[in-house]
Amino acid sequence: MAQAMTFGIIGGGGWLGRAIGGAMLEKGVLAPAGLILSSRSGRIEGFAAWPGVRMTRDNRELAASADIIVLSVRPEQFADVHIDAADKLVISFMAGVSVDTLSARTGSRRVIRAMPNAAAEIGQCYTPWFATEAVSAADKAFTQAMFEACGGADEVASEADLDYLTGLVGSGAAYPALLAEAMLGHALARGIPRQVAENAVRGVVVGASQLLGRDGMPPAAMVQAMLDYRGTTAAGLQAMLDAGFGRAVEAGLDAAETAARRMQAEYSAPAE
Ligand SMILES: NC(=O)C1=CN([C@@H]2O[C@H](COP(=O)(O)OP(=O)(O)OC[C@H]3O[C@@H](n4cnc5c(N)ncnc54)[C@H](O)[C@@H]3O)[C@@H](O)[C@H]2O)C=CC1
Ligand SMILES: O=C(O)[C@@H]1CCC=N1
Repeated sequence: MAQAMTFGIIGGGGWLGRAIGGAMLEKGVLAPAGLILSSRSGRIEGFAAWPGVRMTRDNRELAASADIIVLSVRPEQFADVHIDAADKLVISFMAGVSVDTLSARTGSRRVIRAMPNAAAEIGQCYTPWFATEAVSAADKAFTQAMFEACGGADEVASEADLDYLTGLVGSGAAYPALLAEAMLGHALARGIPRQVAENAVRGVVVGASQLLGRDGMPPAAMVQAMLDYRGTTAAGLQAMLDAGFGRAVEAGLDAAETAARRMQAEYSAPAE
Protein backbone atom coordinates (compact mmCIF):
# COMPACT_ATOMS: atom_id res chain seq x y z
CA MET A 1 0.00 0.00 0.00
CA ALA A 2 1.34 3.44 -0.92
CA GLN A 3 2.64 5.53 1.99
CA ALA A 4 1.61 9.16 2.53
CA MET A 5 5.18 10.23 3.23
CA THR A 6 7.53 11.88 0.74
CA PHE A 7 10.61 9.98 -0.31
CA GLY A 8 13.52 11.82 -1.89
CA ILE A 9 16.38 10.15 -3.78
CA ILE A 10 19.53 12.22 -4.25
CA GLY A 11 21.18 10.75 -7.33
CA GLY A 12 17.78 9.42 -8.43
CA GLY A 13 18.87 9.39 -12.08
CA GLY A 14 21.68 6.90 -11.43
CA TRP A 15 21.69 3.14 -11.83
CA LEU A 16 20.59 2.18 -8.33
CA GLY A 17 18.48 5.23 -7.45
CA ARG A 18 16.40 4.82 -10.59
CA ALA A 19 16.01 1.09 -10.02
CA ILE A 20 14.83 1.45 -6.41
CA GLY A 21 12.57 4.39 -7.18
CA GLY A 22 10.99 2.50 -10.09
CA ALA A 23 10.58 -0.69 -8.05
CA MET A 24 8.84 1.17 -5.22
CA LEU A 25 6.39 2.77 -7.63
CA GLU A 26 5.75 -0.50 -9.45
CA LYS A 27 5.11 -2.34 -6.19
CA GLY A 28 2.89 0.47 -4.89
CA VAL A 29 5.03 1.14 -1.82
CA LEU A 30 4.99 4.80 -2.85
CA ALA A 31 2.55 6.95 -4.78
CA PRO A 32 4.16 8.96 -7.62
CA ALA A 33 3.43 12.24 -5.84
CA GLY A 34 5.38 10.88 -2.87
CA LEU A 35 8.62 10.58 -4.81
CA ILE A 36 11.10 13.36 -5.54
CA LEU A 37 14.36 12.70 -7.37
CA SER A 38 17.42 14.88 -7.78
CA SER A 39 20.14 14.78 -10.37
CA ARG A 40 22.74 17.25 -11.51
CA SER A 41 20.61 18.16 -14.56
CA GLY A 42 17.19 17.88 -12.90
CA ARG A 43 15.97 15.72 -15.82
CA ILE A 44 15.71 11.97 -15.25
CA GLU A 45 14.67 9.33 -17.79
CA GLY A 46 12.66 6.25 -16.93
CA PHE A 47 9.75 7.74 -14.98
CA ALA A 48 7.48 8.75 -17.89
CA ALA A 49 4.84 6.26 -16.71
CA TRP A 50 4.51 8.21 -13.45
CA PRO A 51 4.08 11.91 -14.37
CA GLY A 52 3.44 12.79 -10.70
CA VAL A 53 7.07 12.12 -9.76
CA ARG A 54 8.90 15.38 -9.04
CA MET A 55 12.44 16.09 -10.23
CA THR A 56 14.90 18.76 -9.19
CA ARG A 57 18.55 19.68 -9.46
CA ASP A 58 18.42 21.30 -6.03
CA ASN A 59 19.29 18.85 -3.25
CA ARG A 60 18.33 21.34 -0.57
CA GLU A 61 14.83 21.61 -2.09
CA LEU A 62 14.61 17.82 -2.10
CA ALA A 63 15.76 17.61 1.51
CA ALA A 64 13.25 20.25 2.60
CA SER A 65 10.26 18.48 1.02
CA ALA A 66 11.16 14.83 1.74
CA ASP A 67 10.45 12.94 4.98
CA ILE A 68 12.95 10.26 4.01
CA ILE A 69 16.13 11.13 2.12
CA VAL A 70 18.04 8.47 0.20
CA LEU A 71 21.66 9.14 -0.71
CA SER A 72 22.39 7.33 -3.97
CA VAL A 73 25.38 9.22 -5.31
CA ARG A 74 28.83 7.67 -5.53
CA PRO A 75 30.94 7.95 -2.37
CA GLU A 76 33.32 10.39 -4.04
CA GLN A 77 30.36 12.59 -5.08
CA PHE A 78 29.02 12.91 -1.54
CA ALA A 79 31.32 15.85 -0.77
CA ASP A 80 29.25 17.93 -3.23
CA VAL A 81 25.95 17.12 -1.50
CA HIS A 82 25.10 19.77 1.08
CA ILE A 83 21.79 19.19 2.84
CA ASP A 84 20.21 19.84 6.20
CA ALA A 85 18.34 16.70 7.18
CA ALA A 86 18.31 17.26 10.93
CA ASP A 87 14.79 15.90 11.55
CA LYS A 88 14.68 13.42 8.65
CA LEU A 89 15.38 9.72 8.18
CA VAL A 90 18.49 9.39 5.99
CA ILE A 91 19.09 6.14 4.10
CA SER A 92 22.43 5.78 2.36
CA PHE A 93 23.29 3.29 -0.35
CA MET A 94 26.87 4.51 -0.54
CA ALA A 95 29.63 1.97 -0.09
CA GLY A 96 32.20 2.97 2.49
CA VAL A 97 30.52 6.01 4.07
CA SER A 98 30.01 5.40 7.79
CA VAL A 99 26.92 6.28 9.80
CA ASP A 100 29.04 8.73 11.84
CA THR A 101 30.05 10.54 8.67
CA LEU A 102 26.47 10.49 7.38
CA SER A 103 25.24 11.99 10.67
CA ALA A 104 27.97 14.63 10.70
CA ARG A 105 27.34 15.62 7.08
CA THR A 106 23.52 15.64 7.09
CA GLY A 107 22.77 16.67 10.66
CA SER A 108 20.51 13.63 11.12
CA ARG A 109 20.88 11.05 13.88
CA ARG A 110 18.25 8.82 12.22
CA VAL A 111 20.58 7.14 9.75
CA ILE A 112 20.35 3.81 7.92
CA ARG A 113 23.00 2.30 5.69
CA ALA A 114 21.55 -0.17 3.20
CA MET A 115 23.24 -2.32 0.59
CA PRO A 116 20.96 -3.32 -2.31
CA ASN A 117 22.34 -4.42 -5.66
CA ALA A 118 21.66 -4.05 -9.35
CA ALA A 119 18.92 -6.70 -9.25
CA ALA A 120 16.69 -3.98 -7.81
CA GLU A 121 16.02 -3.28 -11.50
CA ILE A 122 13.95 -6.46 -11.64
CA GLY A 123 12.63 -6.38 -8.07
CA GLN A 124 14.94 -9.23 -7.06
CA CYS A 125 17.53 -7.70 -4.79
CA TYR A 126 18.17 -8.78 -1.23
CA THR A 127 19.08 -5.76 0.91
CA PRO A 128 20.79 -5.91 4.30
CA TRP A 129 20.55 -2.66 6.30
CA PHE A 130 21.99 -1.23 9.50
CA ALA A 131 20.28 1.43 11.62
CA THR A 132 21.57 3.83 14.26
CA GLU A 133 19.97 3.83 17.72
CA ALA A 134 17.92 6.94 16.95
CA VAL A 135 16.02 5.16 14.14
CA SER A 136 12.45 4.52 15.33
CA ALA A 137 10.44 1.30 15.09
CA ALA A 138 8.22 2.98 12.47
CA ASP A 139 11.27 4.00 10.42
CA LYS A 140 12.51 0.41 10.57
CA ALA A 141 9.14 -1.01 9.57
CA PHE A 142 8.99 1.28 6.52
CA THR A 143 12.57 0.47 5.55
CA GLN A 144 11.97 -3.27 5.76
CA ALA A 145 8.72 -3.01 3.75
CA MET A 146 10.41 -0.87 1.12
CA PHE A 147 13.29 -3.27 0.56
CA GLU A 148 11.04 -6.33 0.72
CA ALA A 149 9.11 -4.78 -2.15
CA CYS A 150 12.34 -4.82 -4.14
CA GLY A 151 13.12 -8.47 -3.29
CA GLY A 152 14.01 -9.20 0.32
CA ALA A 153 15.75 -7.60 3.30
CA ASP A 154 17.14 -8.03 6.80
CA GLU A 155 18.30 -5.60 9.47
CA VAL A 156 21.87 -6.40 10.53
CA ALA A 157 23.14 -5.76 14.05
CA SER A 158 26.49 -4.15 13.27
CA GLU A 159 27.94 -1.69 10.80
CA ALA A 160 30.89 -4.06 10.34
CA ASP A 161 28.46 -6.67 8.98
CA LEU A 162 27.15 -4.10 6.51
CA ASP A 163 30.72 -3.36 5.38
CA TYR A 164 31.30 -7.05 4.79
CA LEU A 165 28.00 -7.44 2.95
CA THR A 166 28.92 -4.52 0.67
CA GLY A 167 31.32 -6.91 -1.06
CA LEU A 168 28.97 -9.91 -1.00
CA VAL A 169 25.56 -8.36 -1.73
CA GLY A 170 26.25 -4.91 -3.18
CA SER A 171 28.72 -6.34 -5.64
CA GLY A 172 26.86 -9.64 -5.81
CA ALA A 173 24.99 -9.32 -9.09
CA ALA A 174 28.34 -9.45 -10.87
CA TYR A 175 29.49 -12.80 -9.50
CA PRO A 176 27.02 -15.07 -11.33
CA ALA A 177 27.86 -13.10 -14.47
CA LEU A 178 31.53 -14.00 -14.02
CA LEU A 179 30.65 -17.69 -13.66
CA ALA A 180 28.45 -17.46 -16.76
CA GLU A 181 31.20 -15.77 -18.75
CA ALA A 182 33.71 -18.48 -17.85
CA MET A 183 31.25 -21.23 -18.83
CA LEU A 184 30.37 -19.48 -22.08
CA GLY A 185 34.03 -19.09 -23.02
CA HIS A 186 34.60 -22.78 -22.42
CA ALA A 187 31.57 -23.88 -24.48
CA LEU A 188 32.51 -21.60 -27.38
CA ALA A 189 36.09 -22.88 -27.33
CA ARG A 190 34.65 -26.40 -27.67
CA GLY A 191 32.82 -25.33 -30.83
CA ILE A 192 29.27 -25.16 -29.47
CA PRO A 193 27.26 -22.70 -31.63
CA ARG A 194 27.02 -19.30 -29.89
CA GLN A 195 23.23 -19.25 -29.60
CA VAL A 196 23.12 -22.71 -28.06
CA ALA A 197 26.04 -21.90 -25.77
CA GLU A 198 24.41 -18.67 -24.56
CA ASN A 199 21.05 -20.38 -23.99
CA ALA A 200 22.77 -23.24 -22.17
CA VAL A 201 24.70 -20.93 -19.86
CA ARG A 202 21.66 -18.76 -19.08
CA GLY A 203 19.63 -21.92 -18.49
CA VAL A 204 22.18 -23.06 -15.93
CA VAL A 205 23.13 -19.82 -14.17
CA VAL A 206 19.72 -18.10 -14.26
CA GLY A 207 17.35 -21.06 -14.50
CA ALA A 208 18.83 -24.04 -12.69
CA SER A 209 20.14 -21.89 -9.83
CA GLN A 210 16.46 -21.26 -8.89
CA LEU A 211 16.55 -24.72 -7.31
CA LEU A 212 18.49 -23.13 -4.46
CA GLY A 213 15.55 -20.85 -3.73
CA ARG A 214 13.08 -23.71 -3.57
CA ASP A 215 12.36 -24.75 0.02
CA GLY A 216 15.46 -22.82 1.10
CA MET A 217 17.69 -25.72 0.10
CA PRO A 218 21.16 -25.25 1.68
CA PRO A 219 23.86 -24.98 -1.03
CA ALA A 220 25.98 -27.59 0.76
CA ALA A 221 23.11 -30.09 0.60
CA MET A 222 22.79 -29.62 -3.16
CA VAL A 223 26.55 -30.01 -3.70
CA GLN A 224 26.72 -33.08 -1.47
CA ALA A 225 23.73 -34.71 -3.18
CA MET A 226 25.50 -34.31 -6.52
CA LEU A 227 28.84 -35.58 -5.17
CA ASP A 228 27.04 -38.59 -3.71
CA TYR A 229 25.46 -39.31 -7.11
CA ARG A 230 28.99 -40.10 -8.37
CA GLY A 231 28.30 -39.20 -11.97
CA THR A 232 29.46 -36.49 -14.37
CA THR A 233 28.37 -33.70 -12.01
CA ALA A 234 30.48 -35.11 -9.20
CA ALA A 235 33.47 -35.22 -11.55
CA GLY A 236 32.91 -31.60 -12.57
CA LEU A 237 32.42 -30.37 -9.02
CA GLN A 238 35.44 -32.22 -7.67
CA ALA A 239 37.70 -30.83 -10.39
CA MET A 240 36.45 -27.29 -9.73
CA LEU A 241 37.06 -27.74 -6.00
CA ASP A 242 40.52 -29.21 -6.60
CA ALA A 243 41.37 -26.29 -8.90
CA GLY A 244 40.67 -23.85 -6.07
CA PHE A 245 37.09 -22.73 -6.68
CA GLY A 246 36.51 -22.11 -2.97
CA ARG A 247 39.78 -20.21 -2.61
CA ALA A 248 38.97 -18.05 -5.64
CA VAL A 249 35.59 -17.11 -4.18
CA GLU A 250 37.14 -16.37 -0.79
CA ALA A 251 39.83 -14.21 -2.38
CA GLY A 252 37.20 -12.29 -4.33
CA LEU A 253 34.99 -11.63 -1.32
CA ASP A 254 38.03 -10.66 0.79
CA ALA A 255 39.14 -8.18 -1.88
CA ALA A 256 35.68 -6.63 -2.19
CA GLU A 257 35.43 -6.27 1.60
CA THR A 258 38.90 -4.73 1.75
CA ALA A 259 37.90 -2.25 -0.97
CA ALA A 260 34.79 -1.30 1.04
CA ARG A 261 36.90 -0.70 4.15
CA ARG A 262 39.47 1.27 2.14
CA MET A 263 36.65 3.46 0.81
CA GLN A 264 35.49 3.95 4.38
CA ALA A 265 38.93 5.28 5.34
CA GLU A 266 38.93 7.54 2.28
CA TYR A 267 35.38 8.89 2.32
CA SER A 268 34.34 8.84 5.94
CA ALA A 269 36.23 11.88 7.18
CA PRO A 270 33.69 14.64 7.90
CA ALA A 271 33.91 17.41 5.27
CA GLU A 272 35.08 20.85 6.41
N1 LIG B 1 25.10 0.11 -8.75
C1 LIG B 1 25.04 -0.83 -7.81
O1 LIG B 1 24.77 -2.02 -8.11
C2 LIG B 1 25.24 -0.48 -6.38
C3 LIG B 1 25.57 0.78 -5.96
N2 LIG B 1 25.72 1.07 -4.63
C4 LIG B 1 26.02 2.41 -4.18
O2 LIG B 1 24.96 3.25 -4.62
C5 LIG B 1 25.45 4.53 -4.93
C6 LIG B 1 24.97 4.90 -6.33
O3 LIG B 1 25.51 3.97 -7.25
P1 LIG B 1 25.08 3.96 -8.78
O4 LIG B 1 23.62 4.21 -8.90
O5 LIG B 1 25.64 2.72 -9.35
O6 LIG B 1 25.90 5.20 -9.34
P2 LIG B 1 25.57 6.10 -10.59
O7 LIG B 1 26.82 6.78 -10.97
O8 LIG B 1 24.84 5.31 -11.64
O9 LIG B 1 24.52 7.14 -9.99
C7 LIG B 1 24.87 8.26 -9.22
C8 LIG B 1 24.03 9.40 -9.73
O10 LIG B 1 24.19 10.51 -8.86
C9 LIG B 1 24.25 11.68 -9.66
N3 LIG B 1 24.87 12.74 -8.87
C10 LIG B 1 26.18 12.94 -8.64
N4 LIG B 1 26.36 14.01 -7.85
C11 LIG B 1 25.13 14.49 -7.57
C12 LIG B 1 24.66 15.58 -6.82
N5 LIG B 1 25.50 16.42 -6.18
N6 LIG B 1 23.33 15.78 -6.72
C13 LIG B 1 22.46 14.96 -7.35
N7 LIG B 1 22.85 13.90 -8.11
C14 LIG B 1 24.17 13.68 -8.21
C15 LIG B 1 25.06 11.25 -10.87
O11 LIG B 1 24.89 12.14 -11.95
C16 LIG B 1 24.46 9.87 -11.12
O12 LIG B 1 23.32 9.95 -11.96
C17 LIG B 1 26.98 4.46 -4.83
O13 LIG B 1 27.37 5.15 -3.68
C18 LIG B 1 27.29 2.99 -4.73
O14 LIG B 1 28.37 2.77 -3.84
C19 LIG B 1 25.49 0.11 -3.67
C20 LIG B 1 25.15 -1.15 -4.02
C21 LIG B 1 25.03 -1.57 -5.39
O1 LIG C 1 31.12 -1.57 -7.00
C1 LIG C 1 30.78 -0.67 -6.21
O2 LIG C 1 31.61 0.08 -5.69
C2 LIG C 1 29.33 -0.50 -5.86
C3 LIG C 1 29.14 -0.50 -4.37
C4 LIG C 1 28.73 -1.87 -4.02
C5 LIG C 1 28.33 -2.41 -5.27
N1 LIG C 1 28.58 -1.63 -6.27
